[in-house]
Amino acid sequence: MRLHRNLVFATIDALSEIFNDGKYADKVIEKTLKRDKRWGSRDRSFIAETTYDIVRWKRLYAEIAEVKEPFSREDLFRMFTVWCVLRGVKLPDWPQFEKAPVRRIKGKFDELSKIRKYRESIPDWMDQLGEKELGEKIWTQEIHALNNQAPVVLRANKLKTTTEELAKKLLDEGFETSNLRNYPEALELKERANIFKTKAFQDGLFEVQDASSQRVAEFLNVQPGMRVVDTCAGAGGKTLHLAALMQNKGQIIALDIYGNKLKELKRRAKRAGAHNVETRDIDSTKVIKKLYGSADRVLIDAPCSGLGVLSRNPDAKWKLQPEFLEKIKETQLEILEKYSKIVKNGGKLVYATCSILPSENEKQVQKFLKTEAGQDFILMKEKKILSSASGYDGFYMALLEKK
Ligand SMILES: C[S@@+](CC[C@H](N)C(=O)[O-])C[C@H]1O[C@@H](n2cnc3c(N)ncnc32)[C@H](O)[C@@H]1O
Repeated sequence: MRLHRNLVFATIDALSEIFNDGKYADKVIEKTLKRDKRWGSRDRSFIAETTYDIVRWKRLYAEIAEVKEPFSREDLFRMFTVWCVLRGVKLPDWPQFEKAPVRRIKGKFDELSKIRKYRESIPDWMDQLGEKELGEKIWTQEIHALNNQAPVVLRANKLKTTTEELAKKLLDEGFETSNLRNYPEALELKERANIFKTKAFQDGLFEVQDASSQRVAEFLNVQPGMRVVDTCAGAGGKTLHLAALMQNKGQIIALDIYGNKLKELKRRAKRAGAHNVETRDIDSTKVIKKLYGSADRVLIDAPCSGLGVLSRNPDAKWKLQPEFLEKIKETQLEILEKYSKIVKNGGKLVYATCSILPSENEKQVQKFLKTEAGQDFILMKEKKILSSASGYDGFYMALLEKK
């Protein structure tokens, strides 16, 4: 690989904004990629992937490069040098790479690789928490798996196509995919690519959705004609899946506290041809109370730490704070107590998170079952998906039935 000056400089600028200004990696990368129209797809993927890589390995690289936050440009170049050396990328003869200590970098890498928090590049508190919650063996495997780059998985939109037909259409557009055993609607891209430009995407034939995430709507066991409430719908990844499973028959009410996310949901629903979705902004408690006792199925895809999706969002390692985690756990329980009342007698509820921590998952469900609202429910089944076992995101889901 030959390094191009303007691409490396753009990467360094992006890293500075993410690390020093606390901006979100996805937003910074999106903005950076708009900087030069002449960049082709390879240039863009160099910037995006290198930036994400250095974000993922921030602690390890900073330790090897012997630099501390806030990072100067020179510090960021030293971290970039570590990236080059460990990836086997030839260093160019630019002044920034003069006297790069190649042997010392390799030596320090070997030394630090013996200690998990450096090897896996995570903050101390996260390493301690992971071990406390999951045990030494599982946490070690899990955090290792969560440092792999996430594969790109698509969900074929059964309202408009079949998995086979979609694979064929994508191949015609130059994108090779493979089927995933036991995930009937999923296709995995053989090579990472910007799939959003395809005609198949613009025609609403698929959504990008991780394989584990595709398990959630399935778990709710919806039928065409039902009334379903998706209480934390966000931009609608799971809402659209529910609409497809219901064959557009019945009613889905998608709720969220953020109206802008619901606007995006509406756009996506239109593209997907999902006509049975109505959105409602939770701008007062009345919105929820009005729905009490009315739904056959309720999905609570709760806000969480996101620790199960670190492979697609490595920035969360540094943005997540222990105080936030404590707060979000309170919110999860509150949401469970309030939104479970939307389920009608004999109806079902799924509580799901993209976290691997028992304290956000099974322990929350157990706590809920002991509350007044929870007395009406029985736990039917639960599924814990570890990234180390599945190769996809870490997820949790519990199916509860209202007596
Ligand atoms: C895990 S995300 C949802 C992802 C979405 N279901 C999907 O599949 O694309 C959690 C969502 O909960 C929303 N949220 C946070 N607090 C909430 C609350 N008190 N009530 C309802 N939604 C809430 C967030 O805005 C966020 O969109």
